Amino acid sequence: MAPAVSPFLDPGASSSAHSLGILQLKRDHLIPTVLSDASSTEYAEGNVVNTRFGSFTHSSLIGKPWGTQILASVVDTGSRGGRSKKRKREANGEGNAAEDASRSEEPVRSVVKAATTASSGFAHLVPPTPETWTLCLPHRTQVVYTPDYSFIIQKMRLRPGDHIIEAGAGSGSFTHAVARTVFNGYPGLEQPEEKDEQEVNGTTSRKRRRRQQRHGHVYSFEYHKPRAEQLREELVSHGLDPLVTVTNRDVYADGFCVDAENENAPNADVIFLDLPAPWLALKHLTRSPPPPAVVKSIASDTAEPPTTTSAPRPPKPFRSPLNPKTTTRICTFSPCIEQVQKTVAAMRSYGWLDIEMFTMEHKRLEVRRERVGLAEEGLRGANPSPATVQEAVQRLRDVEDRAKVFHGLQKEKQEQIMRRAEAKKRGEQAPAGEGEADGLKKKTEGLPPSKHDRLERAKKESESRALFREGRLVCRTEPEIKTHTSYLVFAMLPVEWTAEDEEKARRKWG
Ligand SMILES: C[S@@+](CC[C@H](N)C(=O)[O-])C[C@H]1O[C@@H](n2cnc3c(N)ncnc32)[C@H](O)[C@@H]1O
Repeated sequence: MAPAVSPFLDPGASSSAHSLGILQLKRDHLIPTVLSDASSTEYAEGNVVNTRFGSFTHSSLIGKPWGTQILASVVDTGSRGGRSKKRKREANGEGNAAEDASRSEEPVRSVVKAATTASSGFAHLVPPTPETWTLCLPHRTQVVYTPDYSFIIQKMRLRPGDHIIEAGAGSGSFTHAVARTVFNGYPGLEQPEEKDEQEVNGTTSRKRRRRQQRHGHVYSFEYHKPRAEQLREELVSHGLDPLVTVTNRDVYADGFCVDAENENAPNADVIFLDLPAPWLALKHLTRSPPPPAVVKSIASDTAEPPTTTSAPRPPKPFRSPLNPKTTTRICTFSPCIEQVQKTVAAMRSYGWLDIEMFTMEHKRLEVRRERVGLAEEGLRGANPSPATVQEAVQRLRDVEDRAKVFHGLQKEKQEQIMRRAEAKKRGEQAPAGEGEADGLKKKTEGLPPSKHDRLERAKKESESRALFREGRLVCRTEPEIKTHTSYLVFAMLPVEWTAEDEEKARRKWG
């Protein structure tokens, strides 16, 4: 059942049972999990997320403010191994009656055992957002990453209340991001906010007026049936299904109206095409039926066969999926420049204007404090090499001074051993030497501290230092980032200038 408000839109202050939470192990390593306080047949401690940084029981994750550092728990994962082997045998048809009987006798745990905190291992519990979801979603295809979709959404001026067409939906990374952007209330539950809007279509009145805004909606199209079904399931479990209509459709052949009769048009303000041949879909994104000769010439330019295997269908009556009252903004996402050339040529033929292309060369800037110097020895996140020539020379002198004393002591010790051996040979009593510990203490007095002493001192001193604001502020670019680099083509299709508009203008301007 869908939650009242999707955690992607309003995660609240803390995590709750039956809702999605994301366990962040490292910056780019996140694990999504639907939290459940129910008992589990696998572990006495209830449901558990096992990671390379330890096991985390769901009970330790529920009811925690987002961002909390969660310590790993001690969980007996031994019994799980036995069970999974048993399941494997069962799956292979190797189970037997005795095993089945013993399984049925296994106690059903009704009480969840309290887990104890492990001695090491932690993770952070973060709320589900399109950004965190993009980093941990089950990959069914290449996905659009955050640096790309943040630019696309901004450039297409996507706003709450807009209707957007997206094809193909793939793994749903872009879908989640745009569902959040267009959200202005759930259809049927609440009215969208009214907004002030200038009447631009009317030629006489230029007054501002209050207009009832419609609910924002995402129309997602995906050719691959299992992908479309999986996305539908994900959207239901994330509470986003009222905002997104997923249609399993070959958009090259069948276009973008959402029901079979071509009746229900999305009335889209914005289009995003992440398809292998976006130019083949453009014929369906016009305001009036395109001339057949133009459609034919664009299709005949396609050297590679489109992804579709659908048999040709009889033509349906034309119905535009675009909002007739607003300028339509489009973005196509293509990995290579040849696809861009074909897309731009087709856009020109169908009347798209303001066509421009961008290439994404995103790099994340890493800003941090760099602490360098011998005083940092043994401390985390610092460079303990000498910061100046003086520090380096002083350290060399200290090492030499200590080495001299050490070698002197070694020599003395050897001489003492030889003296004792000679005295023994002569049958005399061995000469009484200075106590070894006393000798060492006397000789190392006034010497520079040993490594052990230095580390101890640095650790103690660090307690009274404000390390977070010490050191030089440095800014570096990351050498690599996980983004699907692409060419983005943007364009606009103005509203149609009708005979009625012409007449109005003629009347007004003569
Ligand atoms: C690169 S993936 C899209 C990834 C998606 N934008 C995301 O962020 O997760 C391209 C998708 O387009 C779909 N596709 C290809 N040809 C199509 C067509 N003719 N109609 C609809 N979808 C199509 C593919 O099945 C594939 O899932």
